[in-house]
Amino acid sequence: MGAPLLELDGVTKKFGELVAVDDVTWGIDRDGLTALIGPNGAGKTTLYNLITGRLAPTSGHIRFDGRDVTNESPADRAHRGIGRSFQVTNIFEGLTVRENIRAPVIARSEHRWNPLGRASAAGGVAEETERVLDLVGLEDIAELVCTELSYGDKRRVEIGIVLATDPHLVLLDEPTAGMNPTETERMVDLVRRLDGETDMSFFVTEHDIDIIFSIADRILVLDRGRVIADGTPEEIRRDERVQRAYLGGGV
Ligand SMILES: Nc1ncnc2c1ncn2[C@@H]1O[C@H](COP(=O)(O)OP(=O)(O)OP(=O)(O)O)[C@@H](O)[C@H]1O
Repeated sequence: MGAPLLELDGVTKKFGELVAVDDVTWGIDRDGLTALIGPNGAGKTTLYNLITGRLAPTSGHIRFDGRDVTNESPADRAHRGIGRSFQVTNIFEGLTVRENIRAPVIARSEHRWNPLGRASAAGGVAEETERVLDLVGLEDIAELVCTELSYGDKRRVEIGIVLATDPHLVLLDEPTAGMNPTETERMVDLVRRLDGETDMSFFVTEHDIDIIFSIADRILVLDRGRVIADGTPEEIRRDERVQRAYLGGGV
């Protein structure tokens, strides 16, 4: 077990007077699923944007895989292995599911930092595309044009697109948002399976606290920009401060 995969060191983000993320020092290990929870306005989205590079911190440092990436662009961080799912917006609606997955596989195989990455080692773009389709359970609908898909399937394609970039860390922002109960169950099963079957690390926000407790190995709790707790689901359930700030004592 080396250094953590992701390390935040005194990371602060201010918007004018408002301190959205307040001196966060914290890390994510290799492998496993960490959930990020906290009341509205706690700073979750801001923290995501600081990790992916969409926002620059006011102070502090972010290291990924041992390297300081604080001043790197989102694209450079993505190439290093920080992947983020957006809510469907990355999909090319007019293309098939397979074409949507193939595009990032091609982009990765051509990237200067990864000319002989896993795609080439595995025998090429076609094989890697099929591996990702299989991993996300999209083989049966691979030939469908994305406009024909249900919302739940589009979200799964979105996750496939992220995985096709070969990330080490996957940030999932509300993976079940807007889903019906059947779609939610399938998504939770998928996330759980990906966590179990791959060596990627997952960092997930989710409003449904029951889902969080059922999938997380570890939970980070933010309140007004500060880390108020960090532990296993059991530890978080028992934490009085978390109950006061967030869970309302009813969990
Ligand atoms: N670009 C911005 N400019 C000014 N203030 C901002 C900006 N982005 C976020 N904030 C403020 O920073 C604080 C944290 O917001 P953030 O969106 O990170 O919280 P959150 O935990 O993701 O909330 P939610 O659960 O409601 O999505 C809030 O008070 C918000 O109003």
